[in-house]
Amino acid sequence: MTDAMEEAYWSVHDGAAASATVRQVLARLPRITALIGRLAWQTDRASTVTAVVCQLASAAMAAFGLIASVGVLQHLFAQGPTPDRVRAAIPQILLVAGFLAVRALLEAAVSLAQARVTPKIRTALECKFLSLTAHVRLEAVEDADWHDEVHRANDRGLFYARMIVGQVVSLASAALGLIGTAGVLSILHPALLPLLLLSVLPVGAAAVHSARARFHSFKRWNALQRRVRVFSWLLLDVDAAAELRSDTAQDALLDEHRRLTVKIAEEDTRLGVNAALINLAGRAVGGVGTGITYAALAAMLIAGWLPLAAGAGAVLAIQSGRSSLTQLIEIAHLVYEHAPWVDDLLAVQESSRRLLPRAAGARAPEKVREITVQDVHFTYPGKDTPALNGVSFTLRAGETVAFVGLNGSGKSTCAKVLAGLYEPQKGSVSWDGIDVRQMDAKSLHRQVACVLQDPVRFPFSALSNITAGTGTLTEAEPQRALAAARAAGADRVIAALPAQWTTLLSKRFKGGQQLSGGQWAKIAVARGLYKAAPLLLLDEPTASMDPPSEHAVYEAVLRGRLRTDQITVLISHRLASVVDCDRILVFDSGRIVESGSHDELMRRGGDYAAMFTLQASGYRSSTATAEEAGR
Ligand SMILES: Nc1ncnc2c1ncn2[C@@H]1O[C@H](COP(=O)(O)OP(=O)(O)OP(=O)(O)O)[C@@H](O)[C@H]1O
Repeated sequence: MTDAMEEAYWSVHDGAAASATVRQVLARLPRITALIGRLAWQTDRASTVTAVVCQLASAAMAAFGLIASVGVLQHLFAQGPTPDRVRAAIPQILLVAGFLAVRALLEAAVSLAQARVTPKIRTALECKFLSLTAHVRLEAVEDADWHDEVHRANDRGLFYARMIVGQVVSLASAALGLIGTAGVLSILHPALLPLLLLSVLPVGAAAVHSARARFHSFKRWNALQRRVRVFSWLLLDVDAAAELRSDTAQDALLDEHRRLTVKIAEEDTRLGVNAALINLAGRAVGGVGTGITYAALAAMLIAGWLPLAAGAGAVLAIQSGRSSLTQLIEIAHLVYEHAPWVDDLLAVQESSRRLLPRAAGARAPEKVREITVQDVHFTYPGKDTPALNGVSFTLRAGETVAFVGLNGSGKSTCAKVLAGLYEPQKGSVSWDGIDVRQMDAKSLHRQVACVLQDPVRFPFSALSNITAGTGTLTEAEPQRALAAARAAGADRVIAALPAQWTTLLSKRFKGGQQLSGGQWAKIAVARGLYKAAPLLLLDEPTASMDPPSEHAVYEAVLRGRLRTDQITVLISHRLASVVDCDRILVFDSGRIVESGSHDELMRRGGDYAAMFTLQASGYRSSTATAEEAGR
């Protein structure tokens, strides 16, 4: 195992702030601030206005407080007995206290507004992101790059989007604090402004250095952290539990987990020591800067350019300016580091919009007489050989048609083209003469029920698992659900569950139940039947069922239809189950090489007959062997 193993897509933006110049960091800030401002405005205007107004007012209070402090100092440094000077300063002291109190209230108001707007921004971003990505076309979802981008945006983009809101608020607060300080100094004496620069620049340089070092380490630390999580997830995962125990692999995983956590701890320590050293260096350089500043200030006082109270006020202002600048640099780096992830999120949203299926056009008919597939070609992205290479056939209402053929011959792809999940690159699929490319994609999907090879196991109730195909988890037609479950053999599965239809089908939640593969298949077939769509596609629905259940499902699908005008397409490798289909299409290398009823194809003596005879001979020879053994 190598620690250099980094997930390519996962860490693309990590450490961006480690190599960024100050200029690059500064250049990014206005855009991201505007973006967060826009999002905040869209989600909660009142809170956004409150945050902005209170923040400006708070910065003004800080500046007024500084000026009032100079007033206090003027009284304290005046001629006369100390009690008189203190008494004279009391109104100014109260003023300072008043400004500080109002500032504290305003800061609390900013925090409250931020607390209201941040979750809203996150919720809005997350909902928008999921509603766009959940609808993009299937080809996009199957594209590996797209998959990486979406997961990165989901995990990191959304996470950093939430953090960046608070960071932008703190950034604004630090920037306003610095502006306020500069304003106060220029009121005291314009020559104090360069002094502020002299004092804060070394501190700023140290902060830039320290932030860079931290982000440099972050990339490595983060990669290790993610690997640690993979190990802890494997050690705790219920699906891996049986295999881990039978392989006695836990200790090996624990060793690797321990090794990585020790490395992370070392990295943490190294980072802490490094930060402390950089800080020390920064303070040393800053100390020199401060020394020069104070010397210059002293010279101004001696020369009589500045009254003593204003000089003392300048010291206070310079200190406040230094702390604002350090905060500004720290947060600017954080924002710079996190902004690319937020950009990523928004870019994925934008590209998702372009990948949505058609949302306009004719509605797919609720009853279809004929589906015509005409010379359809389809090649998967990145593949040289076509999965479908000129496929033509017609399906008529009430027919049951089987797709058979070797692995990879194009059966499932053809089913997905029929379902409107893929668009043919050449040729056409039309429903009663209307090309599906002219149809609203959603309306087409509503008229097709698919039971695919590996059906989804929804962690919902048994009933919701059956109604999910109609786009609802909360509404059901009980009689229809019962009929579908009966036809698929799922009724007995459900009857045996502790809370029958309302039993949660997931062991991950309290009270949840685990079904076997075959039982899940029955639920999936029931889901397909419940939809009662004019086109039903069954892609090896019974592969994991026991022989009686398989027989029962085929009986139901072929004879006990819930809709007599339904077109049923059945993909199966068990040829005994397709014997009764009205027509059998034999696929080979993306083409249909034979077509006809079972009897016609057997008489023809082609590929189908050869496959059927081979399977049948397997059963016969085992029967013969069993009989011989019995004799
Ligand atoms: N999502 C995909 N991306 C890229 N290529 C794919 C994808 N799905 C299938 N293919 C390829 O397309 C070809 C046809 O596959 P398809 O799944 O349609 O065959 P099939 O006849 O259903 O096979 P099986 O009997 O094994 O289910 C195969 O070469 C397969 O590797």
